[in-house]
Order: sequence, then structure tokens, then C-alpha cells
Amino acid sequence: MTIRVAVIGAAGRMGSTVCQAVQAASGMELVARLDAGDEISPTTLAGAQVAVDFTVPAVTESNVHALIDAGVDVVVGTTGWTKDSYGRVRTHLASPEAAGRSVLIAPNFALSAVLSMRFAALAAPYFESVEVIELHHPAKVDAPSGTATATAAAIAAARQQAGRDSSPDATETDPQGTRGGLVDGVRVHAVRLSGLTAHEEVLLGNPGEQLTIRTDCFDRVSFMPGVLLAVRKIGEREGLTVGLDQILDL
Ligand SMILES: NC(=O)C1=CN([C@@H]2O[C@H](COP(=O)(O)OP(=O)(O)OC[C@H]3O[C@@H](n4cnc5c(N)ncnc54)[C@H](O)[C@@H]3O)[C@@H](O)[C@H]2O)C=CC1
Ligand SMILES: O=C(O)C1=N[C@H](C(=O)O)C[C@H](O)C1
Repeated sequence: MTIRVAVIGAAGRMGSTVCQAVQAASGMELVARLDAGDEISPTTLAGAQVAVDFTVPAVTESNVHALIDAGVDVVVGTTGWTKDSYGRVRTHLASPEAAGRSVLIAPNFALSAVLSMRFAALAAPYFESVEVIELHHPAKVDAPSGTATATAAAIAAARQQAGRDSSPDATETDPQGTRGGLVDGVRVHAVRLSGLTAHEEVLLGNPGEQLTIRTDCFDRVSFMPGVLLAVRKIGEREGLTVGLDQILDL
């Protein structure tokens, strides 16, 4: 059976790549391309069963609520989600009008990034120190990246569960904030550099040893297998799913 797909943010870097991937995928049909200024409604969605949102952090949540109201399942790659905004989507999906609808939100659809996050959480309790460095193209509007935020959260949860203290750090003065930001107690550093696409390094240190976990996405095609898998699987799920790992059964 063919899955009819709408892409929201279709004129963007990711949205346009998703349009190409859907058009090339077997068993999928691209029925709508929406971007800024287009209304989200059953008419503009043109019979889509699944909508894929790659827009901007400022609008993605309201898009998702409008898409649920329009009666489609939603796959979201846009960043900027918080525990509160997840909670509002969960509440919406639990309402009788949204019965049977599903939403999958993933900060990263690349297999190397999803596995990196999992490996980082696995390793985090075994090292005294851990810091995250995310590196992206300079057109990216948000920092830290959604992937780094999720990585830090997973590291923090794993360390807390293991009773591991925060990383040692004797810094007393840092007026320029050069030690980076704290996400769930984990230091995160954001680099923006021409030539880069999407990269992340997790540095883990013990006396006399270091483990580096690194993912490099050189091209946006790296995200497409994960996006297409989510489009295929979303209909089998109900409610809110956060993270591609949930449908990879990692
Ligand atoms: N989950 C993942 O694997 C990945 C996530 N991303 C995230 O996806 C998002 C988009 O990234 P890019 O494509 O690089 O950005 P982009 O800036 O190239 O594209 C965003 C598009 O959204 C459109 N847009 C803005 N407001 C809109 C609205 N109200 N309705 C519909 N469209 C609207 C813009 O006009 C633009 O065409 C970012 O949050 C980025 O961090 C990016 C790469 C991979
Ligand atoms: O803006 C990007 O490009 C990316 N955004 C996502 C993020 O913020 O984690 C995913 C990937 O890193 C590319």
C-alpha cells in the first residue's frame, strides 16, 4: 500500500532532501510540499496520511498540533523540543479527537548519531569526566544542537542511575563562558564552522585514558533512511514516540 506523505518546511535544506527521498522511495507518494506562509489544513495536506516536519524550533510545536487536528500522523526532525512541549503533545494525543494519531519526534535520524548517543550513555558511568562537543554548519539557528541536548540528557541520566558524581572541574573564573554551557549538568560546546554539516564528539576521560565517540554526517542523505523508516512505522504506533532508537529496537 502506498503511504501519502506531506513535507512541512519543504523549501529548506532538510525538507527538500526529504521530498527527494520520498519521491524516490518505493511505496510512498509525495502529495504536498508546504513551507512558511502555507496554511496547514486537510485541503493543503491533499490527502496525506503522514506529515514530516523539518521547519524551525519557533514553529514546530504549533505545526504538530495543527497536523494532529488535520488528522495526520507526524514525523518531526525539527529541534527545540522540551519536556513541556512533549507534554503538551502527549496531552493533545490523549484527547478523544486525536484518537489513533501518532507523533514521532527525533533529534537525529542518522544511524551513526543514534548509535553514538546510545554508546555515550553506556560509557558515561565508567568515566570520571565527560564533555560533549557538537559541530555544525554556520546556518544553523539553534545551539546547542538537539542531538547534543539529547546526548547530554542521556549521559546525565546514566550517571545519576549509577551514582556517578559530576565531572571534576577546578575552573574558578570564566568571564567569557569558554567552558561551554551546562545541559543537565554536562558541559556542551557548540562549534559553527563553514564546510561542516552535522558532527558530534563525546569525550570521556579517566586518569591515563580517554574514550572518544564521534559521529560525522557529511551529507543530509545520512538522515533519510531514518526518516523513511519513521514514515513507514508511524502508523503502527500510537501516542508520542521520542527518538529513532525507539523504532530501531536498540
Ligand atoms: N532530526 C534530524 O535528523 C535533523 C534535524 N534537523 C533540524 O531540522 C530543522 C530544519 O533544519 P534545516 O532544514 O537545516 O533548516 P532550513 O532553515 O534550511 O529549513 C527550514 C524551513 O522551514 C521553513 N519554515 C519556517 N517557518 C515555517 C512554517 N511556519 N511552516 C512551514 N515551514 C516553515 C523555512 O522557510 C525553511 O524552508 C532544524 O531544527 C534542524 O536542527 C536538521 C538535520 C537533521
Ligand atoms: O541543524 C542541523 O543541521 C542539524 N540539526 C539537528 C540537531 O540540532 O541535532 C540534527 C543534526 O545534528 C543536524
